[in-house]
Amino acid sequence: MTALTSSTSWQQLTALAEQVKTQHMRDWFAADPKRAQKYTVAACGIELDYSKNLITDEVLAALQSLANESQVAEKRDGMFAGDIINHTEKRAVLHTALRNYSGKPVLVDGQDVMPEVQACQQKIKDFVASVHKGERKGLSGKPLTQIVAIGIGGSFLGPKIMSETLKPYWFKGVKVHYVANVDGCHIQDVLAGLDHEETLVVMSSKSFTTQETLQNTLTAKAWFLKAGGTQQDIAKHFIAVSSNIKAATDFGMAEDNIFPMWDWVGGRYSLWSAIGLPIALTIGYEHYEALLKGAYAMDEHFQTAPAEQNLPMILALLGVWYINFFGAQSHVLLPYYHYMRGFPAYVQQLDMESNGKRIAGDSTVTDYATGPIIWGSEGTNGQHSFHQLIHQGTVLVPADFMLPLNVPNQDKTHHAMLASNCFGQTQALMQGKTLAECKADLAAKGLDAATLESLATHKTMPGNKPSNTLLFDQVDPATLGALVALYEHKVFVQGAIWGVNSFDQWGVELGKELGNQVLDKLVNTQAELSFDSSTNQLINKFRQANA
Ligand SMILES: O=P(O)(O)OC[C@H]1O[C@](O)(CO)[C@@H](O)[C@@H]1O
Repeated sequence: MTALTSSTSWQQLTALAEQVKTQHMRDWFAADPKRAQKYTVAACGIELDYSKNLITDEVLAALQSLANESQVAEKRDGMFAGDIINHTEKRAVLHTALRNYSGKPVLVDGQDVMPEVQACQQKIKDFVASVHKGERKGLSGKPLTQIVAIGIGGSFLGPKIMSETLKPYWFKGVKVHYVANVDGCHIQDVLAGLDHEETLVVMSSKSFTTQETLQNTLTAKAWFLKAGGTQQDIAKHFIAVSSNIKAATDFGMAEDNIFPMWDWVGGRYSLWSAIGLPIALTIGYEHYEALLKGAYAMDEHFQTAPAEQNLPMILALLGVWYINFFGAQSHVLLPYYHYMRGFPAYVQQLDMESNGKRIAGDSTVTDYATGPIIWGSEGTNGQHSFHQLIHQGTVLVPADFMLPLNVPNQDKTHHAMLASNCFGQTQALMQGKTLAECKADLAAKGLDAATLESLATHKTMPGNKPSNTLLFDQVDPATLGALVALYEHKVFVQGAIWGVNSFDQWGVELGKELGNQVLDKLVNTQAELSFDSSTNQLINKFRQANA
């Protein structure tokens, strides 16, 4: 047993889980008409109803003491203070400094980083204004209205998904096209419809070493030159965002065209840095700043709200409860808002690249589960696809439902239907439908006894399935900023309890290294193969098909 699993609160939670597994939320709601009110908290434009969870006051108290025993508050304060908490990369974790509106300094190695952060924000603001006003011109004097944003992972998901989500706030004069995959189809499709004279390429790569982004930018450069641009014109049409300034200049980026970021910003936490430039170009700097300020409000809430009122803490502890005491292996995100359809994919990287770890801080292998599989899609689409399993399957899938109460210019009928489905799904998951209720239903339909008997069993819904509902007045930039920061801090709290380093990602390296070795053999088709028989066979198949 490790320190965590032998801790008092862990033992208590293990016992409580056995008790709770014999109970049903239906009965708890019937017994306490104020249950919803009791388990609803709000902050930063987000209201969290977590009453449809397998929790009691005793369970919540034990979860909070688990957080205390794991020193979550101390670790949180250490992060905000710039402690080197990413110990395997010897880095501070300060994405919060990028949205620090407190006026207070943030020290890294004794240096206040805020002046640099603010200088970069000013550079972004000026740049966005110059493009939106048509002052930034291309080689032939045309304004730059088509933006190709090249990046992958955290240098793509944040910009793309936040921009999609804030569609009602789009600036009309520019269109941003995102390219991530090294599959040439992606960049070919994007470039095919563009005029190089009015196209700006934004290359985003924290490390400036990522194969896909380098290759896609080389392809964009070749397209630009083939279309008639010259080497001298490159500086008008290509800019970069990176923490690796040397590599960016070596690649041919003009120094002025490089927007810096810093190693204390993790890729999957970087949309608040210049990696967010495509967002600012899409919605304007003012709205982009509102996104940052929304996240700042959540940072303040996370640092100051008591545990029982603290949204990130509550979401995190509920997740630990199901993962470590109910064996849940995944968590589904269900935004009931078409523009938020990419949100599950955003949180997939945030959560799974952060807590998909098996080694605790003391370099021991954990004897408990850690990060869940994050998945999901927009509601109501999921209802006609995978909700069957969530309702009647054999695996427990805790769910987060999200809904804006108001959507500008939205048809009232459509919106009422959307909301009714969202609320109806959480109700069905909670209350289920008993065998007796199914039989009564079927009897009312006049079915014969034998059919009724068998069909009723298949129609029985166990219920007692946990869900959170997050309501927003509307999904404006500030609320979205707060929501993303909420999930960032949820991930932080869970990582702090599991004792894993949520800020490195060593597991992504081996596949890249081996991929490069394979690439060498695909390119040098005569080279001898010495991999395993399967990899050799696959390479030979590819060689033959491309001979
Ligand atoms: O911004 P970069 O350095 O190109 O990295 C892109 C992404 O690749 C990863 O390193 C994973 O391979 C992510 O952590 C990161 O967001």
